[in-house]
Amino acid sequence: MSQLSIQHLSKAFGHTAILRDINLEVEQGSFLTLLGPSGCGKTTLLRIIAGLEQADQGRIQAGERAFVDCAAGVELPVQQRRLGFVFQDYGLWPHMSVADNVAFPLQMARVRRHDIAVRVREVLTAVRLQQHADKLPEKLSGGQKQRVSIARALAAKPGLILFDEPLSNLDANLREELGQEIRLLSKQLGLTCINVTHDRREAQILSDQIALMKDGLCHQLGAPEQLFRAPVDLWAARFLDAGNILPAATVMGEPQGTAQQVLVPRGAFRLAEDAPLQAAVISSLYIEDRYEVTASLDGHLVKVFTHQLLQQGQPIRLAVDHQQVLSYTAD
Ligand SMILES: Nc1ncnc2c1ncn2[C@@H]1O[C@H](COP(=O)(O)OP(=O)(O)OP(=O)(O)O)[C@@H](O)[C@H]1O
Repeated sequence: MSQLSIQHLSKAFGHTAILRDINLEVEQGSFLTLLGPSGCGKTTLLRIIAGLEQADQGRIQAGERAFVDCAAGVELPVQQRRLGFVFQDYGLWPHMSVADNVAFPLQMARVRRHDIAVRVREVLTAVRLQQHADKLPEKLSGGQKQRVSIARALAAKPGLILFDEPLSNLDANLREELGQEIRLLSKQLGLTCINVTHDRREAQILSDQIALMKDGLCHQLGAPEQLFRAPVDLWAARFLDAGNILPAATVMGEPQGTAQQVLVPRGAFRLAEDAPLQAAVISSLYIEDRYEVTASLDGHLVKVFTHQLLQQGQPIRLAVDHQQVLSYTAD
């Protein structure tokens, strides 16, 4: 059963439609990311789920409870929605210790002192910060601060955790590490989570499902591999940076039916001496365990992975795994 069901949700600011008939289901224990460019409406949708903004039309059902039912005039107050929040800037109270930051919302909810102490220990252990309980936030690294913020969100056992770009303030290494940790924790504790980001890498690391949003619409919904392997159109392919977008004639020889453009994933190109496509190396970067080569193919820049070191200007021949190639009508 869905933990959260968003049905026919719409919102306008003045005469501008910001969300247009959004329908989404989030399963219990799963992680959904709303991914899209600036202005597509993702933050507005998150704020409506949180109860910080009102929808014009539609329903949001969380388990047995209606958060929002515009037709019936239902708008559950924020504090009754049992939500946890994790923001990109951590939102910690600087003058309070780590333990007090986590305890504060429980004190506000009038939880018994003994139960608060037990719960604070539990959640700080879950995020591996128990030995930092007495420190002030300023003594912690960015990753540790974000883990305090996650512990605080978990403390009141929320039904749903809302994230707003939780990894965006961290450097690249830490982003991967904390992202994996959030994912593991969400699975271990069976958390239902919704995240908002414009960063496709963050969406890939964290999500079971990604809702790719464009102009207030859910443009494509699916697991990360579904979206990145099969973007619904060229706009999605470009936004997701899913591979090389090239004229069909460049890759296939002749245009294929009505398709004028093709998406060739970087891994679908292979260097081979007898291959049909001739290109020239422009640059070569060693990333992770292979070279990421930028080459010029028929006047188009393409990116290719290889384990060989290639020199700038070196001619290469490329074979294409046609099974991985997707065709699109040019936009
Ligand atoms: N309170 C408001 N009043 C009027 N317009 C608003 C309001 N809040 C947001 N908007 C507009 O709604 C549109 C969508 O905003 P929203 O913040 O939801 O987009 P977003 O996809 O989250 O973008 P970003 O990543 O830049 O935050 C934008 O054009 C924004 O200017």
